[in-house]
This record gives sequence, C-alpha cells and structure tokens, in this order.
Amino acid sequence: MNAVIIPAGGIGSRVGEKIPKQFLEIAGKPLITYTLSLFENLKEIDLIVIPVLATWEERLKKLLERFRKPYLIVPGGETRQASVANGFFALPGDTEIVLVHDACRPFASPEVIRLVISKIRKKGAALAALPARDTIKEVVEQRVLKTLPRERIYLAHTPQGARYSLFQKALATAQEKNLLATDEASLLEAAGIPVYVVPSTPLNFKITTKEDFELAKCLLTARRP
Ligand SMILES: Nc1ccn([C@@H]2O[C@H](COP(=O)(O)OP(=O)(O)OP(=O)(O)O)[C@@H](O)[C@H]2O)c(=O)n1
Ligand SMILES: C[C@](O)(CO)[C@H](O)COP(=O)(O)O
Repeated sequence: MNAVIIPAGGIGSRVGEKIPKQFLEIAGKPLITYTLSLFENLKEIDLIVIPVLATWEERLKKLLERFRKPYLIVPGGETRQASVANGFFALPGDTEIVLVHDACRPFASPEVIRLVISKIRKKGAALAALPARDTIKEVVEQRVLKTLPRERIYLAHTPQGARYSLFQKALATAQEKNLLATDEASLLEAAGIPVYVVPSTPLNFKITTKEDFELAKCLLTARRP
C-alpha cells in the first residue's frame, strides 16, 4: 500500500490573495484539483491524505466527491512539517511507501512521480530535484563570495518520500532534536538516512508568488480543449 500526503494547510501569504492559493480557481477549478488528479490517475498510489485548515475542510470534501481513490482529510498544522506529520500519523499500518507532494505543484509529471517511487523502492528515500542550469553565485550583502560548481546544486521539488519506517524515523528524530525544516528530505538527512535525487523538470515549479500563479493560469488555460 502506497500513500501520498498532499499538504494543503497553508495560507499562501506570498501569493497574497484572500483565500489560500490551493483553493484559487483556474479555468473553473481550484488549483488543488489539478494536483489531486495527478495522483488519482496514478495506479502506484492507493491512498491520498490531505492535511487542510478546518475552515477549508467542507470545500475540500465537496471537491473530492468526484474522485474515486480512497482519501483521508486531516487537520493542517502550524507549519508544513506539522501538516505532513498529521498526515503521516493517519496512515494505515500496512503503508509501504510514503510520498509527499505540495498541493500547489500541479505540473509534476507522472514520469517524475514514478521515478521517485521506484528510487524509494530501491534506495529507501528520494526526492525530485531540479539540476541547476545557470551559473551559481554565493552572495553576501549583494557581493559575490564565490561561484559554486553547479554540477552539485539541485533545487528541491516534490514529490519526496521514503519507506514508511524511514519516514517514521525521520519524524521521530525531528521531534527529538526539535528540528523544523522546509522539506522531508532535510529531516531524513538529519536522521542519517541517505536520500537520492531524481531529476525534476522546470515545469514542476511550486506556486509560491502571484507571478507563479499567473504563469500557472496561462499554462492550465492553454491546456483546455
Ligand atoms: N502550515 C502549513 C503550511 C504549508 N502547507 C502546505 O505546504 C505546501 C508548500 O508550502 P508553501 O508554498 O510555503 O505554502 P504556504 O505556507 O501556504 O505559503 P506562504 O509561505 O506563502 O504562506 C503548500 O501546498 C501548503 O498548503 C501546509 O500544509 N501547512
Ligand atoms: C518541499 C518544498 O516544495 C521544497 O521546494 C517546500 O514546500 C519549500 O518551501 P519554501 O518555504 O517555499 O521553500
């Protein structure tokens, strides 16, 4: 049994709209619907778990009516990490692989998701990450300190995940050491678990700012028949 946790408990302050970005509509559908559809259509995923703010639970339930895959809605936490932990603790005991994918990354390709799952099967823990394509500068107070070897730089995307027992260990270590991280890979690393990268694509960008949202709108509107 493989599960994906889709954290959707944020408020989207950097997009700056009145409602959380994952519920903003594009081409007549809330953004989260596009992300949920990715996993609804993936046979490798058996269960979808969605942490969400209590005020958005009813709306989400309504959206999920047309999905066939089993799902669980759990309370969002104060941080993304807390939301993911709430999702993890709701998983059934026979879960083998745990994936996490941001609700606001609607353009992940099925190929990348499958590659992450298969890397987790082989190695235990993995994430999708975009290899740096530009020349990378380390800068302090607008002054360049040095140029970093781009071959070693990857931008963390989702999905990320691990085998259930490794994920559990990463969360337990985070609690013991009082760690707060922006992604699961950081917590797995902190627990001493080797994490492997699968190449992601620029299209799998996270909708973080208003500009990202406008770009997503163009892409999703153009996709319509
Ligand atoms: N307490 C939180 C914070 C974030 N998220 C989710 O984690 C994903 C990635 O987080 P981010 O882009 O940082 O979303 P927000 O926290 O909503 O954005 P912002 O930081 O701009 O407020 C999003 O799908 C978001 O809904 C969550 O489930 N619970
Ligand atoms: C996991 C993640 O998508 C990595 O890019 C994460 O959500 C990033 O959070 P950020 O605070 O927007 O960097």
